[in-house]
Amino acid sequence: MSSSPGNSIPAGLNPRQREAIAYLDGPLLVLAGAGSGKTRVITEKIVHLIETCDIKPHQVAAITFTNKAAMEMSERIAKRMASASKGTPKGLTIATFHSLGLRMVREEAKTLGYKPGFSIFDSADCLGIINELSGTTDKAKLRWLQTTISLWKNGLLSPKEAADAAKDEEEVVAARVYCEYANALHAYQAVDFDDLIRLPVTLLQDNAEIRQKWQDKFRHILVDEYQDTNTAQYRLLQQLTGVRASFTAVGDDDQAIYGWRGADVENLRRLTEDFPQLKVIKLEQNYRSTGKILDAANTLIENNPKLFPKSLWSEHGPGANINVIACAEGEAEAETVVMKLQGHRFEHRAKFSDYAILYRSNHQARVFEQALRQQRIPYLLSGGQSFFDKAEIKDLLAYLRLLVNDDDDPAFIRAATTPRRGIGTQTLATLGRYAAERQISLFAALFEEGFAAQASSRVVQPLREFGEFINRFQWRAQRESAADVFPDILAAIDYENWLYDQEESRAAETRWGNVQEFHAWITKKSDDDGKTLAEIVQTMALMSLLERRDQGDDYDAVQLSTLHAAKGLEFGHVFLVGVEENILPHRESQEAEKLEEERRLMYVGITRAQRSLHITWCEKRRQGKELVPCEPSRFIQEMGCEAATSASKTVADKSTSTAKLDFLKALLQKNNSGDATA
Ligand SMILES: Nc1ncnc2c1ncn2[C@@H]1O[C@H](COP(=O)(O)OP(=O)(O)OP(=O)(O)O)[C@@H](O)[C@H]1O
Ligand SMILES: [Mg+2]
Repeated sequence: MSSSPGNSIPAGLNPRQREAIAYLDGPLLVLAGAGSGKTRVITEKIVHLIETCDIKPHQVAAITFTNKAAMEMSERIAKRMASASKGTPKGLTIATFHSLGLRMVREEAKTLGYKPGFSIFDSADCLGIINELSGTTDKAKLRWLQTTISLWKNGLLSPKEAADAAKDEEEVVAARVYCEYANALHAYQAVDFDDLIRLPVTLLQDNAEIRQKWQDKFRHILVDEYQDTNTAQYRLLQQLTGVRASFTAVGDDDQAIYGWRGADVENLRRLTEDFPQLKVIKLEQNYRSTGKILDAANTLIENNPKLFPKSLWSEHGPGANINVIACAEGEAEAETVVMKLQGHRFEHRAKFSDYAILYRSNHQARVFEQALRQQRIPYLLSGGQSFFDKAEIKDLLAYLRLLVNDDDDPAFIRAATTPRRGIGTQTLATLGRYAAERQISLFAALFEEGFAAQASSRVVQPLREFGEFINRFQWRAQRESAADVFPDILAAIDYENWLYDQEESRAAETRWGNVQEFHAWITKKSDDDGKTLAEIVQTMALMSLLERRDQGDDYDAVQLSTLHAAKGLEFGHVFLVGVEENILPHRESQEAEKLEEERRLMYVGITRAQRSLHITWCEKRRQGKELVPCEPSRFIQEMGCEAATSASKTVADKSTSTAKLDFLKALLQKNNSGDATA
């Protein structure tokens, strides 16, 4: 295909970006630093392919890192299309590796030996199984087993290969658990998140006909954040593009931050080896940040060994100084940040949504939430607990899972015991033993005469009642829409009253509110989008993987986020908090390679900022009852800044900061009517 520049490429893009968009002669890698317009290239290229190159939307697939990024991309494309009123082109695939994998597993379920209603187990379900198989209750050991198995799966090692490669006794045991775990999943007619990539890869590898089918499907595949793909994802891309190798991958080796989950920057280098015809385009202009922010980011990342040298420049002028603030301790830090944020917002007449507070780990959010709430500042939390991970949602999801797949034992256990219906641990253990002997699911076991003969009627009776309850709703679910069946399940199990019995009324109210929101979501999926219950349940399982609740982007609120979840995003003003040794870099990441990943994480944080950057650290932090002294992160110095240490000048004294805050609050309230979120 010719690479003549089409008229759908906007004039504002630079020559390198235009070249990347127009290039269709083979595999392409756009390798460039933060904010250089890589994601923009992907969006524009999709528009270009469809509008100028006469490629049909269903022949194009874009792969993003999160569902949120996929939704954003989809919106941007809709706006950019000449026929903007029609929305995102029908048939266009914008997915994460996992959602694309799910689609493939669904379409090929039969060949893979799964029924259409197969379950997707979340991390907690899987941990439960590993617990059972390994007999370990030690939490750290369990987590290690789960991570090890996951890394093997992402590295495409079969249980046998894992056993052969095991380096010590511990790994031999882990490989045995891996083998039994894989068998258990299949018996439950379930897959885990890693299977969503691994199964399609092995299927395409082993089955030429199916491979051909999928290779014919997509004429061009685009991958954002390529640096964070793991081996299985890379293989999937390779399998899908085949010999035609028509793909565009964009990435930045300096932003590889998922090594701990099996991502491998080496995949960037491997690309140049596996595809000798690979064209590489580098982008060097940064459109996001002002000069001082960019310089600090560049200076910092100089401390890492280079895979591919890059240099970034910006036309935005130097901009504001980076502000490093030392705080007395954690609460003072939160108050200082909130106070600075209020003042800054007032001075610059900015919106709350122009601000982000970014931190290394989820638990750091709590004090900031508290300080923001105290000042009545609206905020959105991302990278925290997913909506779909909430107990009430998981309770109800268990019922739905059981309706579509009654081999799903974890769902059976949850639904059978929530709300309580006279099925206790003893009863489940009796049923479990019988099911294990007969090698059948718990659900199938409870109906067997053999089981009734073995167990007392006190055990059998409530189980049978529950089984019949599920049967009744299964029958309905096959005939009616999920939106109609769901409220009847709620009523039948009297879930609302049960919630109010469990919790004090405010908490119960919140949880019941979530249930109603869940109901609305199911209604939309089933009635508007025409999805079957099985499809809804599978989508839901995937939502809890990386995704947070989709919180209406036009809401004017400060964004609280982990650094990992902020990848790819940009904010006018950024507060990077807790920038201390043992936090960033993380306590457990002191060895060279991990330290480099921490440095990249810091680089990701700095480069989220467009116009201003505040960095805070604490001289002391509370650990239990004690205040323990802390050191500023080495990264502050590495980025060419000074970690102001003179306590008297820069430490935000709690009493004065609170006083200032109250003063500012009064001022803001006075101005609020006229200010109206500026
Ligand atoms: N040629 C251009 N002219 C003006 N603005 C641009 C241009 N290209 C990209 N931008 C803008 O610059 C910002 C950064 O672009 P984008 O998010 O695509 O960068 P990126 O390389 O994907 O960054 P990251 O590495 O953080 O993911 C966006 O606001 C984008 O709209
Ligand atoms: Mg990007």
